[in-house]
Amino acid sequence: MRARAAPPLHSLSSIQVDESISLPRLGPPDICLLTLGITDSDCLQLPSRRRQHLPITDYFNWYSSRIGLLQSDFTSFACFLFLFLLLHEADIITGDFKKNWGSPSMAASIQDYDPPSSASSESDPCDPREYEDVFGKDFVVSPSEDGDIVPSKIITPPQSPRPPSAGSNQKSPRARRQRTTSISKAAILKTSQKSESVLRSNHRTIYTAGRPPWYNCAGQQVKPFVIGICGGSASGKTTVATKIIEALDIPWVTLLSMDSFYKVLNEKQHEIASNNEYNFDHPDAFDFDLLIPTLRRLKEGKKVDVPIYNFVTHGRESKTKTMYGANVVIFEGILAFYHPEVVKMCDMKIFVDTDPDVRLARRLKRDICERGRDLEGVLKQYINMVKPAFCHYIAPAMVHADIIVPRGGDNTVAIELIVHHVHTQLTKRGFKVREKLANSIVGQPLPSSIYLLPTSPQVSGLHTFIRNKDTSRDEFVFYSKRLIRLVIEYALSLLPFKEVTVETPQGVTYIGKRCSADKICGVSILRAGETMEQAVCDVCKDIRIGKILIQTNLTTGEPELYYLRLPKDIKDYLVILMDATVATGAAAMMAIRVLLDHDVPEENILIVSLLMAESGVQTIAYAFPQVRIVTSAVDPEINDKFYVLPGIGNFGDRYFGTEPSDAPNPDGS
Ligand SMILES: Nc1ncnc2c1ncn2[C@@H]1O[C@H](COP(=O)(O)OP(=O)(O)O)[C@@H](O)[C@H]1O
Ligand SMILES: Nc1ccn([C@@H]2O[C@H](COP(=O)(O)O)[C@@H](O)[C@H]2O)c(=O)n1
Repeated sequence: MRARAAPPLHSLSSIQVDESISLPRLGPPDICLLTLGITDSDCLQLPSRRRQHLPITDYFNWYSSRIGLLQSDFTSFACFLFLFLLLHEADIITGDFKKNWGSPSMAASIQDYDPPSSASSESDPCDPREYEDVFGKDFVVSPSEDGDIVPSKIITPPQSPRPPSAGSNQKSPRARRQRTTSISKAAILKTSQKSESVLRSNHRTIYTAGRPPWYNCAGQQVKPFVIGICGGSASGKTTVATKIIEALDIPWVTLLSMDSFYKVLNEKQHEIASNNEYNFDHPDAFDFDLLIPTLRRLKEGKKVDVPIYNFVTHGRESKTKTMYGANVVIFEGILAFYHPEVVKMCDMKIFVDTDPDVRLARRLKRDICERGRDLEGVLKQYINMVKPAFCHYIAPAMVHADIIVPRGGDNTVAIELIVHHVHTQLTKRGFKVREKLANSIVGQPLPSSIYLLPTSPQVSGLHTFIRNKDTSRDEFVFYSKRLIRLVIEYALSLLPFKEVTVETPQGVTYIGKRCSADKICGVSILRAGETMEQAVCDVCKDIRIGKILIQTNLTTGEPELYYLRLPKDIKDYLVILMDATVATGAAAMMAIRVLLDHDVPEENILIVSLLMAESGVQTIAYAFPQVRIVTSAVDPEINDKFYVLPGIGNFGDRYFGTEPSDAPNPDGS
């Protein structure tokens, strides 16, 4: 798949490329850019560190071995995202997938890929970098070969055909099941168009829907709405859950399956299971000690690592699936209403009531086709264990249900009623953060958690350069870098230091200091925060860098979370969170909330900015009093576009040269 055509670039004539960034020409393409839109006046930019201008067409030719460019109009954000992802070697697909998928050549070329071993949300213990990536959690997905939902907005290599089942003796370890997933309506809609939902990547995925605020102006979490779905095996629990998600039409929903919590079997139990004699329908088969805290953490909006269960091997995969908080969490399983703790956590309880003959018929088909079982074994297990457990544990749990859904997924009336209720509940919980923050109280004394870079003629001089609207871009970049360096150095001076004694080359003892924080991580809020990464890397040896991409939704005005790349064990780090400017504090608050949801202690977070508005400072200090705030100046106001006043304008635009131009476009517009 080669770049099909150069985009109609109009005003876009060049792109700046950093020669020092190695973007190798690879063999077969592994990135497809399906739909990105750019307006005529937009300028395509690399996020940072670029020096050389290339004609834009050369740029795309340069990448033609890696990129399938299928549609030619771009939005600046999409381009930024795209280029950002290129730099981070992502395998992408984003945008309007449907429009382009019809292309026969595209479809043909995709068949060349190897099947993936995992989806992006699964952890890989062998990953030496020990990072986790999340692009818009509504599309954290699992591979489709297990009957799961695969959002077609994601490129992943197509599946190789499943080897034919050879009965219960020949088991394919790939036939695992990952119902546990986070997904959106769009994703599910595409699932129904099976032929369209086969774009996959080797190990990364990218999403187009961002997560809106999940906390209030005080930074406090809103608990997700938890729906519990119980019912007999093959009653249609997953189907109902899927239909609810589809009809809900909200960005972030997490689906957690009880299957993920089957206990790990010992050798003897494995043998029993392979003779279809192990009772997987008894409550003891489930690891409630893991299930309950996992659901509780999800309810608290926290990150969790969920086991991936393999029905063929009767065991857990070595990888886990990382899941995050969501507006709605759906928990489904045969014994979803067995444990009182779980029942208590469910805001709505649904029982799927399907005729036993229908369930048996479905189960026979599914277990033989998907779980490597044979007819005799399925019937044996059903009669001896599945049916008695249904009568003993599952059917009686119906008393907990708020709603009983006869016939499962076919019952559209019931699903509509459920969805209506959930919408009502979510409306009650919805948050409008940014506008409220912008109008938050100012004129108060600055909080004790703020650390202002001591002023000096040098600092004032740097401010004068970067605040001056007539400063050229070159100068702006140069002087901002100098100021960034000073602010970062100042932030480092706030870290804990301990006394150490060394010996000088002259053999004399010197009593000095050493930073006692052994794990320090810089996290930039993209894109402007990325401009501070170099400074932190220069002054803090071997520091690890994470990234959080937050963009403003132009319709709602709210910040939305698109992407995370954080060290897996970020909770053990002292985190220097970087953004060039802070106005209302909405993006900073979202980034801090992300870190807290990853269990980073509040007192281990420093937010560092060149310039902050007073309202942003107050917002952060009020919501997170233990977070240290480091900046070189606090300006008194913000305007109705949420720019700091007097301020420095749009830092990212000035730094990256993406300011809207007054000059007319070549087409005269
Ligand atoms: N309404 C339906 N009509 C036909 N097949 C269905 C229906 N609902 C579910 N199925 C099939 O039955 C099997 C079990 O459904 P699923 O939703 O996974 O049930 P559960 O989660 O309760 O085990 C699947 O193979 C699914 O495709
Ligand atoms: N190794 C296993 C584990 C579980 N089962 C059966 O799965 C059923 C639960 O899944 P549903 O999707 O049907 O809700 C349960 O009835 C177990 O018997 C299995 O066969 N093998």
